[in-house]
Amino acid sequence: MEEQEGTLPQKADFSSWYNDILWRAEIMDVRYPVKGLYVWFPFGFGIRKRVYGILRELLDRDHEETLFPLLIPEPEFMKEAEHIKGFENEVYWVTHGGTTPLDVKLALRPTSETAIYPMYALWVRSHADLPIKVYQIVNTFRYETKHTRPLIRLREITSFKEAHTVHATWDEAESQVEDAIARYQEFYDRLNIPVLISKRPDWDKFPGADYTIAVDTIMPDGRTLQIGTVHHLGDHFSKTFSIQYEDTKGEQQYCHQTCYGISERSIAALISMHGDDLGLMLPPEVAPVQIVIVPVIMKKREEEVMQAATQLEAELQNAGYRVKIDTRDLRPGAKYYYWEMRGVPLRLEIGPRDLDNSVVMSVLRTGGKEPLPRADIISEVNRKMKEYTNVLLEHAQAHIQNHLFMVHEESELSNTVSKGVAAVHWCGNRECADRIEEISDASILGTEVRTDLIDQKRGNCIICGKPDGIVTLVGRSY
Ligand SMILES: Nc1ncnc2c1ncn2[C@@H]1O[C@H](COS(=O)(=O)NC(=O)[C@@H](N)CS)[C@@H](O)[C@H]1O
Ligand SMILES: [Zn+2]
Repeated sequence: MEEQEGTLPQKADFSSWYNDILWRAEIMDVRYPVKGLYVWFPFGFGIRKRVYGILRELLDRDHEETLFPLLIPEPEFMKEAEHIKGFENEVYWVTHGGTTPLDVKLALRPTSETAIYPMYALWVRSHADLPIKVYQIVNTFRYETKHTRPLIRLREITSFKEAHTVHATWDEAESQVEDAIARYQEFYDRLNIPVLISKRPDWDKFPGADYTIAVDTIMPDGRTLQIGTVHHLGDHFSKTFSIQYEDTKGEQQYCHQTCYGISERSIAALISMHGDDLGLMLPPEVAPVQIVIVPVIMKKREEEVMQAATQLEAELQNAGYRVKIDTRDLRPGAKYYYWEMRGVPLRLEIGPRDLDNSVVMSVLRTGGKEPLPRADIISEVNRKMKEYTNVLLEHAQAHIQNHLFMVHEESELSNTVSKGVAAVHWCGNRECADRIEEISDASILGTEVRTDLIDQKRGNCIICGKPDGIVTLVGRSY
């Protein structure tokens, strides 16, 4: 792909930058001939593999991973539709097997409550069967009518991690919600993506949930992206799907449930938060290639240089790094451009004069070139990787701080949400909420915001002036 024409647009023109970097850094091929469906390039898939490896590591502490079927029979799906009115407008239907019409239409899962919960009704008999903490990472299908966009709004969500838990009481389900939020915070900390966690307003919660806690981040253009949600489902689904257990007194009790999901939006956030005008910047932990070695080939001494390069590669691989030697017949500058675009944190050049005592190291976008004593290479690389990761995190934290504004005057609202997220005081009345959304042409994102970036002290409602208004986030979202 290095012969691609033109250069990456400025990140300030975020929409063009985002579309361009997806193919220029070989993340996703958007040419698949179905709207809202995209193809993972192998390099992009390497990022996904590591990002979801972290997610599995965190969930596997106390969840079990499994797989439920993709196809959901209409009667089960319609139980949700009539009780909970969730996804009937977004669901795809399979109506034929070959040329034979199916006697029962099958839904492609938009999310898997109606596939999983009839099975949970069979799995749960007694108190002893609880809690269940199960997740799956699957593709799901949603007939999105809003603007589709790779990694952000797909019709086939290729990397849909959905956890579905079952508990004896509402309170136990609530503590599971808190557990899930902490796990999501830890996940995004590992990706160096700062998040704003808040409680969605009642009119925007997940269909069938008691409440929804959302994990948002702020994209480079100031709009928010919902990169995770945790839902307390109460006993709504257990009543619809008869998931009951016999309690210690021999009585049948309805279970209380939670579900929480993350999709490839996590990767959209990773790319968008850390990338810059020169290309991707990836936290080393999820970079498919962490170090590229560029041998500076001089005629006559090619042998020695290649030998030194392979020796260096082996040493770094033994230290646990993912290393590549770039032996392509390209000018060094073209090689640098190629790997910089792909967010490889660290480059080592090794040439004939460096053979015995030093290697020239370049750290992506932060330092110039510096010669490293060959003997210290591992400790120096370890140090540089940590420094580099901190630079990413500091930039990301500054970005959030610079795009989150306390707003006290109605007149400042629309200007603020055109560049970031406004934090206002809201009395909690729906009319004031409607007014806030009307004036700002943005949405109420949430209340009970878990952040120390803004003062949580109550104040007068920005619309009606009533005292004791709660801090509420307002913003435009993807
Ligand atoms: N069309 C889509 N494309 C990409 N990601 C999506 C799409 N729709 C939702 N998501 C992501 O998937 C997450 C979970 O979706 S959800 O509808 O909020 N929640 C559920 O489906 C629940 N069953 C929890 S798994 C969302 O927070 C959002 O980050
Ligand atoms: Zn008010």
